[in-house]
Amino acid sequence: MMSIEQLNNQHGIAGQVTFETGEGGLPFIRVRNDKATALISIYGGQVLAFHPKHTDSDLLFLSKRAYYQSGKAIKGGVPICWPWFGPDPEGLNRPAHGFMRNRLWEVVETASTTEGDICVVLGLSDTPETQAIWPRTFVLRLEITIGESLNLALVTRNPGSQEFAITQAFHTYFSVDDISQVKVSGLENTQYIDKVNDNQQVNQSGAVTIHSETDRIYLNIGNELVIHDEAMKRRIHIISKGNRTAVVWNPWAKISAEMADLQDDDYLRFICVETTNAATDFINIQPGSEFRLVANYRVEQD
Ligand SMILES: O=P(O)(O)OC[C@H]1O[C@@H](O)[C@H](O)[C@@H](O)[C@@H]1O
Repeated sequence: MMSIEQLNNQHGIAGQVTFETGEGGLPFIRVRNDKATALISIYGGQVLAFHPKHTDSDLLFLSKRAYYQSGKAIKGGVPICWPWFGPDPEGLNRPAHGFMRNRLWEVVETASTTEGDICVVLGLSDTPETQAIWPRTFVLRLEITIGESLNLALVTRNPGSQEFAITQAFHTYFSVDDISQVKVSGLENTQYIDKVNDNQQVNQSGAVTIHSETDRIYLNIGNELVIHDEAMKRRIHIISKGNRTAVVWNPWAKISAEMADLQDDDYLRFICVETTNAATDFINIQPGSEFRLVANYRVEQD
């Protein structure tokens, strides 16, 4: 691992991209440009904050009680679930949501684009340690573009000789002012697997609203979802590519109180609307090929 000084020398961009020691001593990347500010943790490959200048507040929820500790996931921002979403698919007691959320990534490159955006690329490939957890050869790349919108591309490449399958997610925690006033549109008339109701398959009628614990995998979805936040007077447009599923999750009061890295009433302040390849939407990656999962988040502020 390079020191903060080495990272700044190699990848810093004057006035726009700065490496710093963040919470818990973890290496963070601070991005500022004419359009937005952002904070990225190299640990977890996780965007923690994104604030477009034309809006009143941050796009992302980041828990005040989040752990910044080796081995633990940071609660909030955009956790990367990879190479599986949800519980261990092989029942081997490996952590939920894979092993990329609690691992130090590498900085591949930083650049300013011709449009004046900043692009930060983080990556990881297999090591003997990852091979022991998940015996596959891979190269993973996360391209984070900070402009008026936040654009994320998670690119999985298979440089090996055996096909492998993954599920994955941008497990994004969006900040909301009051969950009871939030609506998610774009999922009308789709079917979802209801994880809080015996995995029953249910038809979504109308926009999604949240009034109790909610944990759903929406199937065969379109490519644009909108989070309408009345209280914050903003709409978040999520445009995605590469996924046929999306997850909507809010833990509600009991689980929020039980989670040590959330405040009791934090469930009021976020909604996870996740761009996923989950359930039947798993992705086979052939030797020598790659797969891109893309999510773009744009905020419309009144
Ligand atoms: O690991 P975290 O960030 O606490 O998130 C856990 C939740 O993540 C969601 O993606 C799942 O759908 C839920 O089932 C799960 O409880």
